Amino acid sequence: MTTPAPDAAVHVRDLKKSYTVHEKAPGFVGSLRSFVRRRTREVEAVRGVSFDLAPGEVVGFLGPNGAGKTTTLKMLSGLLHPSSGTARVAGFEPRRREAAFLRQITLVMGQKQQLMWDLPAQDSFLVNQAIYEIPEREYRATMREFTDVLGLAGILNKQVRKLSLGERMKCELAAALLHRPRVLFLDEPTIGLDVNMQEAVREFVRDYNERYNATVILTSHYMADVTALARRVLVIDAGGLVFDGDLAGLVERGSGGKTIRLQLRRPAEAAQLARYGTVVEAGGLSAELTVPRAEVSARAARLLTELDVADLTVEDPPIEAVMAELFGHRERTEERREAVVRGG
Ligand SMILES: Nc1ncnc2c1ncn2[C@@H]1O[C@H](COP(=O)(O)OP(=O)(O)OP(=O)(O)O)[C@@H](O)[C@H]1O
Repeated sequence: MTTPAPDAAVHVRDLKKSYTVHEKAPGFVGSLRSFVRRRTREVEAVRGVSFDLAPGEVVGFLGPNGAGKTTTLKMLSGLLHPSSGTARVAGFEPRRREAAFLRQITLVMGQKQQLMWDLPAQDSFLVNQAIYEIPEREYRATMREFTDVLGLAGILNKQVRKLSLGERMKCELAAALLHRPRVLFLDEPTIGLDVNMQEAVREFVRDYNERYNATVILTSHYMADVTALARRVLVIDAGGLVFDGDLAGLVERGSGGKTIRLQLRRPAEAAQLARYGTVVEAGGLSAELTVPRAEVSARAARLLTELDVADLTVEDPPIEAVMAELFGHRERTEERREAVVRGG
């Protein structure tokens, strides 16, 4: 059961992590009480997650806030020790943090920075070159490649504190990938970036994945990142994996129907369109309806024969809508997680 698939880049079985949290009532009296009698409770952040990733696979890791994504990625990169379960990454046990393992992986956290703030990014790159013992030729070749793909020319010699958020993120990525890791853990790499910069980061990750056949686990609240890069998604909720499959399968999971968009030659009233589905938009020559998934073909056929239709398209709901539906209960996540831990 815990034997990794022979070619797995990442092998995870029944991985768990609990945090012990100190509880304190608010205010001065609460502080005094906790000083005398310290109360703790367990929060089960990850509770029995299992999956395998093949070399070169790019996977989106999705879930609401507090679901356990960062905790999982920290365990896989060896920053946190699991409470129980098995993890193997590139053939290594992450918790040992062996030098050979660290050369194979990288963890990029969009909300944290590793570059030295008061120095140019170039200086941090040189530090990483020394840490990872990157030969000069390889270092120069990688720098040329990253400068080209990320458009780093002109920003490498500026103090990091003077870079824009997007420029800094590009440098963070370059620093984190300079040693050409084979497994990438990317935690919100595009957070706060504008649309163009998000696209640049996606392009870079795609290019790196293709060039080095790197395995990538990506968390992002921007669904565009996930749809652009990953075919497979893992969805975690309250510390447990609730979906592992392709994006299309996740969309199918939603009970929401499909969207039919119409271009009409003659305007139709909302009341008339309501016979075919739930009207989202009507009036004039364009209209949008939501129809139950199983009914799409029949309703589309009726629309085409009964109305004067110039064009008709059928679309899946946006992935954001599916996620919102899946996690409509997300405010109860914490309650449930604690109920699980307390055996309630
Ligand atoms: N150091 C810690 N001590 C105690 N509890 C923690 C700690 N780190 C995380 N947690 C708790 O563990 C749970 C999972 O947190 P985690 O950061 O892994 O979630 P996440 O899915 O990455 O969330 P987000 O999308 O908000 O970043 C949350 O309930 C969080 O409050």
